[in-house]
Amino acid sequence: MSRTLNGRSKIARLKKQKSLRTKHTAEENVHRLEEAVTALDTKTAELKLFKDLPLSEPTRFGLKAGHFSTLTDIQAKAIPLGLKGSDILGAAKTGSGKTLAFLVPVLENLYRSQCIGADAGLGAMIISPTRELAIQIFDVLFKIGRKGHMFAAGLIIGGKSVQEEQQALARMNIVVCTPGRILQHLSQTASFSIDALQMLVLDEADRIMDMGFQRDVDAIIEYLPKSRQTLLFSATQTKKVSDLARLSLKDPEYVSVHETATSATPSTLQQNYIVTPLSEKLNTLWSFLCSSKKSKILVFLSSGKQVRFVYECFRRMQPGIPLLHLHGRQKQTARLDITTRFSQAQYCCLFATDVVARGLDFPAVDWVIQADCPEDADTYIHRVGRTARFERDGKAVLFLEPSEEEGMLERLEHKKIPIERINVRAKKQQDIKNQLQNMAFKDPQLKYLGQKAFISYVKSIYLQKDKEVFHMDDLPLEDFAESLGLPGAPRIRFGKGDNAKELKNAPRTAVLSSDEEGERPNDEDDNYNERKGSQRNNQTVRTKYDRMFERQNQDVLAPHYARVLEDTHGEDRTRKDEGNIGEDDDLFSVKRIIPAEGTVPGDSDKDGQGPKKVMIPGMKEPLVLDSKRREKLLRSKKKLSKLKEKGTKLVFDDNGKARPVYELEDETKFAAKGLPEEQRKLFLDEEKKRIELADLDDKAAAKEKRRVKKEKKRAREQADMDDGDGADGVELLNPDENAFANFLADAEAMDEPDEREQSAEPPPKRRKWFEDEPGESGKASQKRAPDYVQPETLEDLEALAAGVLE
Ligand SMILES: Nc1ncnc2c1ncn2[C@@H]1O[C@H](COP(=O)(O)OP(=O)(O)OP(=O)(O)O)[C@@H](O)[C@H]1O
Repeated sequence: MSRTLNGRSKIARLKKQKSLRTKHTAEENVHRLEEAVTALDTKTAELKLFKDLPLSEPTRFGLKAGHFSTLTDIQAKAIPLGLKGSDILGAAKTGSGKTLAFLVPVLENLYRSQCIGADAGLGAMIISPTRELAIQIFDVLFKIGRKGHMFAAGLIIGGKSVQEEQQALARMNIVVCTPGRILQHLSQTASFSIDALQMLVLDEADRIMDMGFQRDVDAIIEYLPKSRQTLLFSATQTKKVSDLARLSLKDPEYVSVHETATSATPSTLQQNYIVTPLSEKLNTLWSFLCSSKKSKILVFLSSGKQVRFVYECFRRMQPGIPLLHLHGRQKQTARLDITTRFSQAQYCCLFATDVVARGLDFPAVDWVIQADCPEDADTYIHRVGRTARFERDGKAVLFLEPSEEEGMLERLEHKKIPIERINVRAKKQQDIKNQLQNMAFKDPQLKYLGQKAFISYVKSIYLQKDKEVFHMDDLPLEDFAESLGLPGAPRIRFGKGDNAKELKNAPRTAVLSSDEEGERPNDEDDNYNERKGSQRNNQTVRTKYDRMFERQNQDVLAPHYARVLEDTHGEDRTRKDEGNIGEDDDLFSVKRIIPAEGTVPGDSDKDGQGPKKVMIPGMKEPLVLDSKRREKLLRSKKKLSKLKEKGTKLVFDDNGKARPVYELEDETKFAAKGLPEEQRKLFLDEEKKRIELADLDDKAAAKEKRRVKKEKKRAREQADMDDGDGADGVELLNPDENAFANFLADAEAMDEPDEREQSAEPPPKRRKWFEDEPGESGKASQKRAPDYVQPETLEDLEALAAGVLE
């Protein structure tokens, strides 16, 4: 007993000694680093490699594991300043490595101040304008910090329960977040203390500081300690004095690798534009996709409605390249899934809004197509920046409406963007208008999407701030509506929310996405316009009734035609109809012929009495089984049904007499009514009226549906509020009770990474997002913690948010 006690106390003593030793070593390391950083001369130092910088061992290790050895220009300039604690305004081209330029100083400065563990509190806050970008930043942080560093880092971007995030926040040292969600916690979470905050980073700072996030950012700043280091980064960063004042930056260093450059975009990027009228845009886009099937393409459109409509139409038309679509109104899980799928795809086309315009590092994008003109040159720069990243090649094409050409080119020139005009090869241009019209006619939902897409596009133009580029009055709206397959241009009502002040302050996308009500067509006005449109369109569109006539003729011909074909080209027809069934040496053969009612007995080949005949109900003649192909017919109900007599559809007249649905009129009576052309016109006019009425019904039904949906939504929200769970306002993820249990990093464990790894459950192996790391071999790689993984599911996200950097 006493020996056991002795043993225990010995272990405890050894542990304590080890812990003291570790603490001592850490202090020594920190001291050495402090001296090295102080000695670093940011003006004269020639820095080329990460190893030239005074960095801690864990950071060095993480960078090496991520295969980062050479510094990019922005990194060479910004990291030393960041290490020395300066406030920074960083500007560098897209894909030039700005993420590491702020993450390395974050890790190092917190390491040197030993802001580690739950007691240390939150040391750094990194704000991103979108969830996708926040996840990506977190991924890079995880990648370079996972070995050795003991910070607790987390993602706060919504999409999970507030309560769960609250618990996690209390233990975090580094948080990567979106403005809205972090503000919610700052104002609601009592346990969330930010007194220890040393660093604030705004990625895509110009976007975060603009009107759309203005209120949130100003409110966040109010909560933060005044003495802190602030880093602002963007490809389109400016020295806007008002922003600097709002963020209370102290003598900020402006680190720009733009000013000396001849262009604001990467030199490996080939940039072109085409001038295409609005009504030709979808034709051009479709033709482009059909001729670029072996590419990875990102297509930008101005609103989520546009994205949905184009995606739904093109999906049905099957261009021969996988299609994806992404916009801000999709659920977080879907968005994550889509970005992952696009990242991993070799050939794919993603239709997206500006939600992916900034910061996202999709690997190997060949083309960026801006099918809708960007709102300004900055947005242009960010969009095209999704290709030609980090010294890779890429191509970008901007579609300009003739009225936008002059103004937009001026804006691009002003920003030093080299762009050249190209033309669409007329031979390759396809016209899909008729197909779209047919699809919209058959599918009311598609038509509805088309109307919404039309309205949201027109609204986006109306809301554009730069009236020298966007001229709403010059747009050929009727033709545009027709090109979307609509029977006319829906009339748009600009609601009360569209007053000048709101328009000025709200970002275009925000207004569009939140303006669900305003985007709905005004029924009365719609009808007027659609009537006008349908009058014009009916000359080209095949109506439902046209098709009905065609169908009737087919019916008349069908039985006779079938018999003629059977007698003459029987073999050919059967082969064609049967697809993969047909040859004698087929995989399948008839197992059992179900003797149909009235089977003609005998007469089989075996008897030497000729082929077998089977009586099929519904067929006048017995089916002669003179070949295996014929026998196989018996297995397919669908094919048999073609041989059967068609029933005749009858209607009852006022006297209760059954008549065929369509009857041929007596020729003399027909002639007496007037010239066939006049009658045709008359008929079309009548049918037009019927279509308009049907349209009215469609709209009323859609309106009612919307109303019911809205009511349901309201009821749900009410119920949520009654439950006292209304604060979140987003979809709740499956909370994992223990997700944050490991948040606290035991400082002692720094010396024992292997023990920690063994005790942790090995996470499942998943594919990587950003780049293919060459497989490592040897013992070291076998022992290593599992590689950085891209979150693919909600659980992955959970795991990442719980990320202890070890
Ligand atoms: N020093 C480096 N060595 C090698 N690759 C690097 C280095 N720094 C960054 N990269 C790679 O370059 C790519 C672009 O980096 P990053 O996303 O940080 O660019 P960015 O400047 O933030 O772009 P954007 O302006 O679009 O946000 C990433 O794939 C990243 O892994």
